[in-house]
Amino acid sequence: MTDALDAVARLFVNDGLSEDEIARQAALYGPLADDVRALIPLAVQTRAGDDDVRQAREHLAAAMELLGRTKEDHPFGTRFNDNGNFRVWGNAVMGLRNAIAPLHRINHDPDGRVWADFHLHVGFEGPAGHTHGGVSALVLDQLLGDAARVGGSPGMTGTLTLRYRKPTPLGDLHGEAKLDRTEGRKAFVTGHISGPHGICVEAEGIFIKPHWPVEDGRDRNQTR
Ligand SMILES: CCCCCCCCCCCCCCCC(=O)SCCNC(=O)CCNC(=O)[C@H](O)C(C)(C)COP(=O)(O)OP(=O)(O)OC[C@H]1O[C@@H](n2cnc3c(N)ncnc32)[C@H](O)[C@@H]1OP(=O)(O)O
Repeated sequence: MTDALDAVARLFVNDGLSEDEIARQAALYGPLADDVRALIPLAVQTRAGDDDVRQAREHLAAAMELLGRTKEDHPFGTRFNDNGNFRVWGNAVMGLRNAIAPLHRINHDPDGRVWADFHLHVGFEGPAGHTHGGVSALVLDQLLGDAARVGGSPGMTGTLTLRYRKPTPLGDLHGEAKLDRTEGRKAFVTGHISGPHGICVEAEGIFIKPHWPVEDGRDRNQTR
């Protein structure tokens, strides 16, 4: 576990940014990720012809050249400041700077339930017109992990068990999770994703607090 410990410690950084600077960066880079996100379904669905696609690719190449002029050479990791403002802007499910992240916000109820309403575009397709099963797992992993965290037992996913009850449509969906119980370092969490016709995927997870100590003090109603 030493390599993992080293990597986590290296990417768990108090960068000392002021709230104003965090807000400035969020306003700058969040919309960039939104634009890239909007490109994904367009790449799937456009019916543009040869010339338009060639021109669009030239514009994209120019944008990539601009953005690539200065960049970091490591993942975003977890960054925070002295106020305990934690940022996971590279996170695959809810990272503010991550164009594939489908969740904008996870809400926390006083009873420990965590939930999110979200939209899956055509770039998340698995079976025709429906959500890829791995994408459902992605979202549920985050929701169940967050329920363990807000329940006071943050941990890494040890086991995630899914039951796909019926096909999950693309489009507007709801997900939620709740910590059921803990046993030592293990948190047992359940949750589901539902669509317009009810529950599509049920999940049970065991989240295990690693031996290595990583404090996670994110705000209870954290946005991306
Ligand atoms: C403070 C920490 C913060 C951490 C962060 C916070 C994140 C804030 C939330 C954000 C939400 C993120 C949600 C996405 C979360 C991912 O995506 S995490 C990425 C996917 N998961 C991984 O990569 C985990 C890889 N595996 C590991 O690192 C290690 O195997 C684990 C899971 C930490 C366990 O290692 P360990 O602590 O050495 O476990 P060990 O001492 O052998 O066993 C402890 C107990 O757990 C049981 N156990 C061990 N492995 C498993 C398993 N896979 N399944 C079931 N039970 C198991 C053992 O049987 C034992 O039970 P008891 O004998 O005590 O009853």
